[in-house]
Amino acid sequence: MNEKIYFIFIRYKIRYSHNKLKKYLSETMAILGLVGKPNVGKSTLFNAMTEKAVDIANYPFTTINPNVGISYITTPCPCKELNLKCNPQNSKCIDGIRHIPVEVVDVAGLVPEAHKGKGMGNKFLDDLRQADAFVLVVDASGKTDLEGNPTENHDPVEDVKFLLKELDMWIYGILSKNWDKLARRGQQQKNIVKIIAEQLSGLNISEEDVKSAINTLSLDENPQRWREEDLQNLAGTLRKISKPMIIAANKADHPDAMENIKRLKEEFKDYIVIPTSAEIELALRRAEKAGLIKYDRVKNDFEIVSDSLNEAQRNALEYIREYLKKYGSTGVQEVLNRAYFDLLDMIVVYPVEDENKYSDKKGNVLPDSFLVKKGTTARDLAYMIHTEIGDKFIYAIDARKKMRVGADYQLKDGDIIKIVSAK
Ligand SMILES: Nc1nc2c(ncn2[C@@H]2O[C@H](COP(=O)(O)OP(=O)(O)OP(=O)(O)O)[C@@H](O)[C@H]2O)c(=O)[nH]1
Repeated sequence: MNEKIYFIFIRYKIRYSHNKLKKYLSETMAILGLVGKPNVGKSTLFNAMTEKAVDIANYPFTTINPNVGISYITTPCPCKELNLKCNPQNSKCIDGIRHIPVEVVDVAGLVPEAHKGKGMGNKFLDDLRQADAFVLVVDASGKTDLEGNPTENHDPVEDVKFLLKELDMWIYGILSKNWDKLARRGQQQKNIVKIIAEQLSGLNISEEDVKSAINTLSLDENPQRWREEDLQNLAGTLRKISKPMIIAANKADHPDAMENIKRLKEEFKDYIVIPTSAEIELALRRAEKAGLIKYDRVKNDFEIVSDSLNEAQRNALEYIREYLKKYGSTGVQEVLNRAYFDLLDMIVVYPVEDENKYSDKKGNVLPDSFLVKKGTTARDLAYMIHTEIGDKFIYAIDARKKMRVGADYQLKDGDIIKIVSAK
């Protein structure tokens, strides 16, 4: 192939697979947002998750523009249990572990009073509005104050409290804008739920969320009688319902972190708190990329595979090994997995066209893995594959059991499904 044609071909292939991935991402994707005050390690965590280079430096607001990146959640691939050699198209399988792409957004640091426009305030809030779940990144070493400047003995519990308050104030700000008018209209139309959902539509907050929040708070039937305090409570409840959160207690490798992590877990019992060392995860991934180690993500250990390590590198790797022994893992993959599987209640299913070979038409075994909400039905899956397949759905086949299932069958994690539709 001459050089020019070869490059066009490569560009086409990249664009083709990029478009395919984009279609899948836009259809099924829930977006994870990394939030936190400056200097807690969001960019490092983002890099560790996405292996993409963005500025990493020790001063506030390194991250000027939000970064959107692709990361991967992991789950055992059915190829192992079925003793098959899979050929994934929309994901990767490494040593029997399926890596499924997800979208992660890293945003500029959040400082107190951001909702009033301080720091990168409004831009931050705007950037984050599309996130379906949040990772609250805090500095568990206690070495950064609320503004992100170096300090000693700062309590990260305060950071979580301020982050939650900022998010609540952000929703409250939008909710209370023109409230008198909204309340009057809601009362006239006898449908305040719809009016509020419309007001908050840019935040990905649905009518169902609003209804559930109003019920939880048992608010007066007439919204014109709601007080400011009611609106504040409503904002907080809506945040809890619509924006699930996980806490990443980062810089867990620091000697002072252990105590702070314990306190975070005690204080925020309703939240998942995961100790993370973004820096160690990043170091491991980079060492692996450079061919120095093989990183075993199942055992959370690594093997040195290069003879050319100098003493400093060996010492650094020994330090990392000690850390992994103490904490079990760097926590980074756990944050991703738990955010999608536990917080967002998602499962992984594998659509196939041949239920006997577990393949698509071209013979690719277990070609696609779809990350979907628990409760997704066989017909919903058909629509995710193609509108026409959904419209002409007849039945589905559970490929493992070779058993027919109906349109309303609720998919289970790990299901391999063939959709049968009218020609
Ligand atoms: N010890 C330790 N240091 C870390 C870790 N993660 C990040 N850091 C360091 O913390 C500092 C700030 O990291 P960044 O990733 O730039 O922080 P950020 O939260 O993105 O900061 P802004 O862009 O200002 O919002 C850098 O010096 C990092 O090397 C970690 O897990 N452990």
